[in-house]
Amino acid sequence: MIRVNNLTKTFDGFTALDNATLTVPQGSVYGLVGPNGAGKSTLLRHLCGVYSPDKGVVSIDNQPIWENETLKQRVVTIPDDWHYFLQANIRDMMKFYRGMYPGFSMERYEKLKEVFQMDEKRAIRRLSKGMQKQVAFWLSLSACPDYLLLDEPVDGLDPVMRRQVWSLLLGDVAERGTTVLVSSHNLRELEDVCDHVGILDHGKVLLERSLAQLQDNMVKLQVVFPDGMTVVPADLDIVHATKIGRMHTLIMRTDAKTATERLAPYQPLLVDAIPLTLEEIFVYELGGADYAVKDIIL
Ligand SMILES: Nc1ncnc2c1ncn2[C@@H]1O[C@H](COP(=O)(O)OP(=O)(O)OP(=O)(O)O)[C@@H](O)[C@H]1O
Repeated sequence: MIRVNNLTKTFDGFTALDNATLTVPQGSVYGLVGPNGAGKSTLLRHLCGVYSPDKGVVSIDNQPIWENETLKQRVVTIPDDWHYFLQANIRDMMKFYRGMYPGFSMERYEKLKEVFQMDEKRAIRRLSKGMQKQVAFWLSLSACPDYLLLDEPVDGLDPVMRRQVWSLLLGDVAERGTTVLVSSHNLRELEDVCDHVGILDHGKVLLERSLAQLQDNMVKLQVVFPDGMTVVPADLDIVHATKIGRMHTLIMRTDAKTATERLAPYQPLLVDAIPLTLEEIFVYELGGADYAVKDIIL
C-alpha cells in the first residue's frame, strides 16, 4: 500500500505540493488526475524516492521510500520523459534494468518481445517517441515490479498499442497483484481502467474515492412522470436535472434501488437507470466547490 500523508514540497518559495494526503490500496489501479502544474509529477518523484519531502510522510508498505534501496527495487516508474543511455540499444537498456531490479524476468522479456516486435539492436535514440515509450513499458513490465508508477503513460502511443499496454497492465494487476498509480490530465482516459481516483489541483488532493464508493453514491435516472406533472418533486435529493420533452434525466445522490423507491409514490410511467460517467460523478461530487471543476478534470 502507498501512503502519502500531509506531503508538502516547496521549490524556491513556490509550493508544488501542499499537505497532500492519499492512499493507494494494494493491488489497485489508482488514477491521479489533475491539470498542468497540479503537482502530479512532483508527487510521483516522491513516490519513487527521487525527492525527499519537506514535510509529511511518503511510505510504501509502511516504509519510507526515501533512501530505501531495497524498497526501490520493487518500484518501477515510467516518467513522462523516460531516460535511457544515449548510445544504448534496447538490449543494453534491458541489461541495465536487469541489474537494477532483482525481479527482472528474462522469460517475460522474451515473451513481451512478441508484443512489442522491435529489433533489440536498434538504438533507442533512433526510435520514435511512441516506440521509446513502448520500450519503457517492455522493460518495466519485464522487471515484474510490485509497484508501477506511470506519468501520463499512454501519451504518444497509438490507439492499438494503448489497448495492448492497458491489457498487459491489468493482467499484471489481476495475476501478480501489482499496484499501479497512473497520472493523467484526463479522467476520460482512466475511466475504464482505474478502480480508485484522486484529484490533485494546486498541490492539494481535492478528493479521492474508490469506484465502488462513487457508483454506490450517485445514480442517473431517466424518468417520465404521469400527465400533468411537469415539475420534479422537490423532496428528492437531486443534484442535477435536465428535461427533453417529457423525459427528465435526474442525477440523485443515492443508489438506484433507493432512488426508484423514492420515485414510486409519484407513479412514474418510466424509470430507467443509466450509467454515470466518472466525469459526471466528479463534477457533481465537487459541484459545490468554488472552482471550475470541469476545467480541472476534463
Ligand atoms: N524542480 C522544480 N523546481 C521548481 N519548480 C518546480 C520543480 N518541479 C516542479 N515545479 C513546479 O511545481 C508545480 C507542479 O509541477 P508538476 O510537474 O509536478 O506538475 P504536473 O501536475 O505533473 O504537471 P503536468 O501535467 O504539466 O506535467 C509546477 O508549477 C512546476 O513549475
